Amino acid sequence: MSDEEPILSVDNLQTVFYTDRETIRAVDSISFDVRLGETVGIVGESGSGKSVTARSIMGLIDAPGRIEPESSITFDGQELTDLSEAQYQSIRGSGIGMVFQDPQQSLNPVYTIGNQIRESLRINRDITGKEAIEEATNLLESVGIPDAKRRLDEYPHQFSGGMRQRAVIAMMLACDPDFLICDEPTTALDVTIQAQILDLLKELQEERNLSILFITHDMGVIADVADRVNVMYAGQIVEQAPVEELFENPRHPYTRALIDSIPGEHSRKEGLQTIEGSVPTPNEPADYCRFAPRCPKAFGACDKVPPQHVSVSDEIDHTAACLLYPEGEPESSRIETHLAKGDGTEDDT
Ligand SMILES: Nc1ncnc2c1ncn2[C@@H]1O[C@H](COP(=O)(O)OP(=O)(O)OP(=O)(O)O)[C@@H](O)[C@H]1O
Ligand code: NI
Repeated sequence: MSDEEPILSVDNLQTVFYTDRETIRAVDSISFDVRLGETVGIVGESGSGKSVTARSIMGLIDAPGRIEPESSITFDGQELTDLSEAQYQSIRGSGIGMVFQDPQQSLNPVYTIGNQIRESLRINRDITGKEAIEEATNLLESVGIPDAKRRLDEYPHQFSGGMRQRAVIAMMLACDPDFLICDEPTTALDVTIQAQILDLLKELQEERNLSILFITHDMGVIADVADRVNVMYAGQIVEQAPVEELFENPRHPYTRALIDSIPGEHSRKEGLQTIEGSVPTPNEPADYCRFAPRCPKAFGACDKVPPQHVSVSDEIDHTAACLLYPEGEPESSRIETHLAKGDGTEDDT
């Protein structure tokens, strides 16, 4: 496989929760790729569908949630959406590891850290006995836990928050994954510790040629870790671009608002900007722009025409789903473009 080929492809993913009261389109037709060895970010406010995306990839959507049949997720060439639970367990054991915001979710409080890492080594790599103790020690050392051998005998509560997250990462590495999904792994940690964990992930990525899907609501963290970024809003991806391009040349009004609300960016001049209002629950079909009610640039058509991804750069792979584009065209022709793409009748030129 070449470095340019995606290891993970998400295509038209739709994850819907059918609750008694409403139908929530938590992930509403999103598509993106992750290539070998790169870090792809998903960023957006609370409720935008980031975690549901991660859980869909991991096969962790339970009733009343469902991945709709038109959706496709391929990992290493294999379609994941039609795997059985047993097949999925082996993917989770060896192919894809996941690190959550709360390390407690991955650690069992009644077993020592060493026990848990050794158990993972036994199940996933058939390593036992003395060899397992050695490998567990190596793993703890490789995630920067000092005095690793002794700390294997400690329980999760004896670790600080940052050390606990390191231990979870060591446990993930015990499965020798190719792919890591990190869902807000540093959100609960203070800033210094957060930076250390991000550095650790970068180091491990280089050593192991890991591919990473990194989820956060924090644009500052995205700028630091991601190679390419998907900006998510109310279940949809609204902009996709390489990270430098996204910050130098944000095109979707939502991305601009997120960048303006980074602490420090504008705070000297005009005080911290925040986006007024919150993400709506996506409980009706998206036949309009879901950001329009909060958008400073919205015009009449935004309430009636669903925006499609259009290219916003001649040189760079950069798209935005917004009726302001293609830029420079009159409103009527832009609307035509979006309607045609939405129908699937456009000729793809
Ligand atoms: N089990 C569920 N049942 C019903 N709705 C759900 C369920 N899980 C998630 N949702 C809904 O799906 C939408 C997306 O939620 P999700 O947790 O993916 O957001 P997020 O972007 O990860 O937000 P945060 O930054 O707060 O973690 C929300 O409207 C949420 O209420
Ligand atoms: Ni989340």
